[in-house]
Amino acid sequence: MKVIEPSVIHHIQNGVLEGKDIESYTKRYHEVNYLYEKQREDDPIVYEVYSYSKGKDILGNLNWGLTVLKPVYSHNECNMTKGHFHVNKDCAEIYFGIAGVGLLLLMDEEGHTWAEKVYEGSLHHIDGRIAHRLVNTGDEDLKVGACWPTSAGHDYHAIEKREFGYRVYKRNGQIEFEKR
Ligand SMILES: O=P(O)(O)OC[C@H]1O[C@](O)(CO)[C@@H](O)[C@@H]1O
Repeated sequence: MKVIEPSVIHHIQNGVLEGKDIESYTKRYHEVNYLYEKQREDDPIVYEVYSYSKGKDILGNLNWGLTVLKPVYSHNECNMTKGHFHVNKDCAEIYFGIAGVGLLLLMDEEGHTWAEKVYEGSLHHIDGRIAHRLVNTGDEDLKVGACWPTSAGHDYHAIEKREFGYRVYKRNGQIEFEKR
C-alpha cells in the first residue's frame, strides 16, 4: 500500500495553513474602514484568510478555512471581519476557536443580533440563514478555523443594507456593546 504525505498541513496552535492548493488573502484597514464608527489614520493588516478546497464549487464539496483577525482597534472599537450571509441558505458553517479571544456576532434575517464567546476550543454551528462576523476583543491574534460548503457563497450586500445590530468596543479593559 502506498502511504503519502498530506498535501496540506494546518499548524493548529501557532501557525497557518500550508501546502499545495491553499488560497489566501490579506485585508488591510483601508479596505474595511467603512465598518468602523471612527477611523484610524494608518493602514495596518486587519485580517488574513486561508482556505483549502478540492474540486468544483458544487453541492457536497467543502472548504476548510482559517481566519487570523488582528488585535487592531479603531478608537476603542474592536477589529471585525466584514461579516456575511450565505447566498445559499441551505449551507451551514462550523467555526472553531483556535487561539485568542473574541466574539462571533450572529444576526438573523430580521436583524436580531446576538453573540457567542470565541476562545480556544469553542465550537460554533452557524445555521445557513444566519449572518456571521468575528470580533477580536483581545490583545493577540484571534485565530478561528472554519468548514463550510464551497457552494455557500458570500452575500455581503445584505450586510451593507442592514448592518449587525451592535458595535463592540473595549474601554478600560471592559467589553461594551452599542446598539446601532
Ligand atoms: O468574508 P468575511 O465576512 O470578511 O469573513 C472572513 C472569512 O471567514 C470565513 O467565513 C471562514 O474562513 C470565510 O468564508 C470568509 O471569507
